[in-house]
Amino acid sequence: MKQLTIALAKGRLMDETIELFKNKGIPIDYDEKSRRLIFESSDKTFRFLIVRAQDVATYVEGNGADLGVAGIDVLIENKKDVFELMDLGIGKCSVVVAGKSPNYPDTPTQLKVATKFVNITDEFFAKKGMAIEIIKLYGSIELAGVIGLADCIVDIVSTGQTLKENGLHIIEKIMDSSAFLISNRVSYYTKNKEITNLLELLK
Ligand SMILES: Nc1ncnc2c1ncn2[C@@H]1O[C@H](COP(=O)(O)OP(=O)(O)OP(=O)(O)O)[C@@H](O)[C@H]1O
Ligand SMILES: O=P(O)(O)OC[C@H]1O[C@H](OP(=O)(O)OP(=O)(O)O)[C@H](O)[C@@H]1O
Repeated sequence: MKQLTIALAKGRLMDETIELFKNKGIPIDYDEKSRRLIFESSDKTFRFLIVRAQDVATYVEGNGADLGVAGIDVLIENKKDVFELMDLGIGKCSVVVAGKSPNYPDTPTQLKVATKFVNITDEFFAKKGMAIEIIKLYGSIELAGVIGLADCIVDIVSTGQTLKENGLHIIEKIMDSSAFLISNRVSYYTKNKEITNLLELLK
Protein backbone atom coordinates (compact mmCIF):
# COMPACT_ATOMS: atom_id res chain seq x y z
CA MET A 1 0.00 0.00 0.00
CA LYS A 2 1.22 3.51 -0.81
CA GLN A 3 1.22 6.16 1.92
CA LEU A 4 -1.33 8.97 1.53
CA THR A 5 -0.33 12.54 2.41
CA ILE A 6 -3.29 14.55 3.72
CA ALA A 7 -3.26 18.33 4.28
CA LEU A 8 -5.28 19.30 7.35
CA ALA A 9 -6.36 22.81 8.30
CA LYS A 10 -5.11 24.00 11.64
CA GLY A 11 -7.63 25.99 13.65
CA ARG A 12 -11.27 25.19 14.11
CA LEU A 13 -11.52 22.44 11.45
CA MET A 14 -8.71 20.44 13.03
CA ASP A 15 -10.59 19.17 16.09
CA GLU A 16 -13.59 18.04 14.06
CA THR A 17 -11.38 16.37 11.45
CA ILE A 18 -9.41 14.46 14.04
CA GLU A 19 -12.55 13.34 15.81
CA LEU A 20 -14.09 12.19 12.52
CA PHE A 21 -10.97 10.28 11.45
CA LYS A 22 -10.62 8.65 14.87
CA ASN A 23 -14.31 7.64 14.89
CA LYS A 24 -13.77 5.95 11.54
CA GLY A 25 -10.80 4.00 12.86
CA ILE A 26 -8.07 6.14 11.28
CA PRO A 27 -5.30 6.48 13.85
CA ILE A 28 -4.26 10.14 14.17
CA ASP A 29 -2.02 11.00 17.06
CA TYR A 30 -1.96 14.77 16.84
CA ASP A 31 -0.45 16.68 19.72
CA GLU A 32 -1.75 20.23 19.41
CA LYS A 33 1.04 21.56 21.60
CA SER A 34 3.69 20.24 19.25
CA ARG A 35 5.19 22.62 16.66
CA ARG A 36 5.77 19.77 14.19
CA LEU A 37 4.06 20.42 10.88
CA ILE A 38 4.17 16.82 9.63
CA PHE A 39 3.18 13.67 11.47
CA GLU A 40 2.35 10.08 10.54
CA SER A 41 -0.43 7.77 11.65
CA SER A 42 0.85 5.08 14.00
CA ASP A 43 0.52 2.45 11.22
CA LYS A 44 2.31 4.77 8.71
CA THR A 45 -0.64 4.55 6.29
CA PHE A 46 -1.13 8.32 6.41
CA ARG A 47 1.10 11.35 6.64
CA PHE A 48 -0.57 14.56 7.78
CA LEU A 49 0.50 18.11 6.93
CA ILE A 50 -0.65 20.93 9.19
CA VAL A 51 -1.45 24.00 7.08
CA ARG A 52 -3.69 27.06 7.20
CA ALA A 53 -7.28 26.49 6.07
CA GLN A 54 -6.76 28.87 3.15
CA ASP A 55 -3.70 26.87 1.99
CA VAL A 56 -5.06 23.30 2.01
CA ALA A 57 -6.15 23.31 -1.65
CA THR A 58 -2.89 24.97 -2.71
CA TYR A 59 -0.93 22.04 -1.26
CA VAL A 60 -3.27 19.52 -2.91
CA GLU A 61 -3.27 21.23 -6.31
CA GLY A 62 0.51 21.68 -6.29
CA ASN A 63 1.33 17.99 -5.53
CA GLY A 64 2.32 18.82 -1.95
CA ALA A 65 -0.42 16.50 -0.67
CA ASP A 66 -2.55 13.74 -2.19
CA LEU A 67 -5.61 14.76 -0.23
CA GLY A 68 -6.88 17.58 1.95
CA VAL A 69 -9.77 18.62 4.14
CA ALA A 70 -11.10 22.06 3.23
CA GLY A 71 -14.30 24.08 3.57
CA ILE A 72 -16.29 24.41 0.36
CA ASP A 73 -16.51 28.17 1.04
CA VAL A 74 -12.74 28.47 0.87
CA LEU A 75 -12.60 26.17 -2.19
CA ILE A 76 -15.14 28.29 -4.06
CA GLU A 77 -13.37 31.48 -3.02
CA ASN A 78 -9.95 30.28 -4.18
CA LYS A 79 -10.96 28.09 -7.17
CA LYS A 80 -8.29 25.36 -7.29
CA ASP A 81 -7.95 22.51 -9.76
CA VAL A 82 -8.70 19.61 -7.38
CA PHE A 83 -11.32 16.87 -7.14
CA GLU A 84 -13.99 17.31 -4.45
CA LEU A 85 -14.42 13.71 -3.33
CA MET A 86 -16.73 13.73 -0.35
CA ASP A 87 -18.72 16.06 1.88
CA LEU A 88 -17.44 15.19 5.35
CA GLY A 89 -20.34 16.92 7.10
CA ILE A 90 -18.05 18.85 9.44
CA GLY A 91 -17.25 22.58 9.60
CA LYS A 92 -20.89 23.33 8.90
CA CYS A 93 -21.71 27.02 8.58
CA SER A 94 -23.21 29.55 6.18
CA VAL A 95 -21.75 32.51 4.34
CA VAL A 96 -24.10 35.46 4.82
CA VAL A 97 -24.48 39.17 4.28
CA ALA A 98 -25.04 40.87 7.64
CA GLY A 99 -25.47 44.38 8.93
CA LYS A 100 -26.84 46.55 11.70
CA SER A 101 -30.38 46.00 10.45
CA PRO A 102 -31.90 42.96 8.68
CA ASN A 103 -32.22 45.04 5.48
CA TYR A 104 -29.67 46.63 3.19
CA PRO A 105 -28.96 50.17 4.37
CA ASP A 106 -29.68 53.09 2.04
CA THR A 107 -26.45 54.73 1.02
CA PRO A 108 -25.90 57.70 -1.29
CA THR A 109 -22.77 55.98 -2.59
CA GLN A 110 -21.83 52.39 -3.44
CA LEU A 111 -22.51 49.88 -0.67
CA LYS A 112 -19.28 49.19 1.21
CA VAL A 113 -18.92 45.49 2.05
CA ALA A 114 -16.20 44.17 4.35
CA THR A 115 -15.17 40.52 3.91
CA LYS A 116 -12.38 38.01 3.53
CA PHE A 117 -14.44 36.30 0.78
CA VAL A 118 -13.70 38.82 -1.96
CA ASN A 119 -14.58 36.60 -4.92
CA ILE A 120 -17.76 35.12 -3.45
CA THR A 121 -18.90 38.62 -2.50
CA ASP A 122 -18.05 40.09 -5.91
CA GLU A 123 -19.95 37.37 -7.73
CA PHE A 124 -22.96 37.47 -5.40
CA PHE A 125 -23.53 41.22 -5.75
CA ALA A 126 -22.76 41.20 -9.48
CA LYS A 127 -25.55 38.62 -9.96
CA LYS A 128 -27.90 40.91 -8.01
CA GLY A 129 -26.85 43.81 -10.23
CA MET A 130 -25.57 45.81 -7.27
CA ALA A 131 -22.33 47.73 -7.61
CA ILE A 132 -20.36 47.52 -4.38
CA GLU A 133 -17.02 48.49 -2.93
CA ILE A 134 -15.21 45.65 -1.19
CA ILE A 135 -13.07 46.20 1.88
CA LYS A 136 -10.78 43.20 2.25
CA LEU A 137 -10.18 42.10 5.83
CA TYR A 138 -8.51 39.01 7.29
CA GLY A 139 -10.51 38.40 10.48
CA SER A 140 -12.95 39.87 13.02
CA ILE A 141 -15.04 40.88 10.02
CA GLU A 142 -18.07 41.69 12.16
CA LEU A 143 -16.19 44.60 13.69
CA ALA A 144 -16.25 46.46 10.37
CA GLY A 145 -20.06 46.37 10.43
CA VAL A 146 -20.24 47.50 14.04
CA ILE A 147 -17.75 50.35 13.73
CA GLY A 148 -19.13 51.52 10.38
CA LEU A 149 -15.97 50.86 8.40
CA ALA A 150 -18.41 49.13 6.02
CA ASP A 151 -22.20 49.29 5.43
CA CYS A 152 -22.43 45.52 5.73
CA ILE A 153 -20.24 42.44 5.91
CA VAL A 154 -20.02 39.04 4.24
CA ASP A 155 -18.87 36.43 6.71
CA ILE A 156 -19.45 33.01 8.19
CA VAL A 157 -22.26 32.28 10.61
CA SER A 158 -22.49 29.07 12.55
CA THR A 159 -24.25 29.41 15.92
CA GLY A 160 -25.03 33.10 15.28
CA GLN A 161 -23.40 34.05 18.57
CA THR A 162 -20.82 36.40 17.06
CA LEU A 163 -23.46 38.35 15.14
CA LYS A 164 -25.74 38.48 18.19
CA GLU A 165 -23.07 39.61 20.62
CA ASN A 166 -22.11 42.39 18.23
CA GLY A 167 -25.64 43.54 17.48
CA LEU A 168 -25.65 42.47 13.82
CA HIS A 169 -28.38 40.76 11.77
CA ILE A 170 -28.40 38.47 8.77
CA ILE A 171 -29.58 40.32 5.66
CA GLU A 172 -29.24 37.44 3.17
CA LYS A 173 -27.69 33.99 3.01
CA ILE A 174 -25.22 33.45 0.18
CA MET A 175 -24.42 29.76 0.63
CA ASP A 176 -24.08 26.87 3.07
CA SER A 177 -20.67 25.40 3.63
CA SER A 178 -19.10 22.26 5.05
CA ALA A 179 -15.71 20.61 4.77
CA PHE A 180 -14.89 18.32 1.84
CA LEU A 181 -12.22 15.70 1.29
CA ILE A 182 -10.37 16.92 -1.79
CA SER A 183 -7.84 15.11 -3.98
CA ASN A 184 -4.93 15.93 -6.21
CA ARG A 185 -5.98 14.97 -9.77
CA VAL A 186 -2.96 12.74 -10.44
CA SER A 187 -3.01 11.06 -7.00
CA TYR A 188 -6.63 10.16 -7.57
CA TYR A 189 -5.45 7.80 -10.34
CA THR A 190 -1.98 6.77 -9.08
CA LYS A 191 -3.21 6.06 -5.54
CA ASN A 192 -6.76 5.13 -6.43
CA LYS A 193 -6.80 1.96 -4.35
CA GLU A 194 -5.64 3.78 -1.21
CA ILE A 195 -8.03 6.69 -1.78
CA THR A 196 -10.97 4.35 -2.41
CA ASN A 197 -10.16 2.52 0.83
CA LEU A 198 -10.15 5.81 2.73
CA LEU A 199 -13.45 6.87 1.17
CA GLU A 200 -14.95 3.53 2.26
CA LEU A 201 -13.76 4.13 5.82
CA LEU A 202 -15.10 7.69 5.89
CA LYS A 203 -18.54 6.77 4.52
N1 LIG B 1 -17.86 29.41 13.24
C1 LIG B 1 -17.62 28.42 12.39
N2 LIG B 1 -18.28 27.24 12.50
C2 LIG B 1 -18.04 26.24 11.63
N3 LIG B 1 -17.15 26.30 10.64
C3 LIG B 1 -16.47 27.43 10.50
C4 LIG B 1 -16.66 28.54 11.36
N4 LIG B 1 -15.82 29.53 11.00
C5 LIG B 1 -15.14 29.03 9.95
N5 LIG B 1 -15.53 27.78 9.65
C6 LIG B 1 -15.02 26.94 8.58
O1 LIG B 1 -13.69 26.58 8.88
C7 LIG B 1 -12.87 26.72 7.73
C8 LIG B 1 -11.69 27.57 8.11
O2 LIG B 1 -12.16 28.86 8.35
P1 LIG B 1 -11.18 30.09 8.46
O3 LIG B 1 -10.41 30.24 7.21
O4 LIG B 1 -11.99 31.22 8.96
O5 LIG B 1 -10.27 29.47 9.52
P2 LIG B 1 -9.52 29.95 10.74
O6 LIG B 1 -9.59 28.79 11.69
O7 LIG B 1 -9.98 31.29 11.17
O8 LIG B 1 -8.08 29.96 10.12
P3 LIG B 1 -7.12 31.08 9.61
O9 LIG B 1 -6.92 31.98 10.78
O10 LIG B 1 -5.93 30.26 9.26
O11 LIG B 1 -7.74 31.75 8.41
C9 LIG B 1 -13.71 27.36 6.63
O12 LIG B 1 -13.93 26.45 5.59
C10 LIG B 1 -15.00 27.73 7.29
O13 LIG B 1 -16.12 27.40 6.55
O1 LIG C 1 -21.83 32.13 14.34
P1 LIG C 1 -20.69 31.82 15.23
O2 LIG C 1 -20.78 30.43 15.83
O3 LIG C 1 -20.47 32.86 16.28
O4 LIG C 1 -19.37 31.73 14.34
C1 LIG C 1 -19.06 32.73 13.42
C2 LIG C 1 -17.69 33.26 13.61
O5 LIG C 1 -16.73 32.21 13.41
C3 LIG C 1 -15.73 32.67 12.49
O6 LIG C 1 -14.77 33.39 13.12
P2 LIG C 1 -13.33 32.89 13.58
O7 LIG C 1 -13.43 32.38 14.96
O8 LIG C 1 -12.77 31.93 12.56
O9 LIG C 1 -12.55 34.24 13.60
P3 LIG C 1 -12.03 35.20 12.46
O10 LIG C 1 -12.90 35.07 11.22
O11 LIG C 1 -12.18 36.53 13.10
O12 LIG C 1 -10.63 34.79 12.21
C4 LIG C 1 -16.51 33.63 11.59
O13 LIG C 1 -15.65 34.51 10.90
C5 LIG C 1 -17.43 34.32 12.55
O14 LIG C 1 -16.82 35.43 13.13
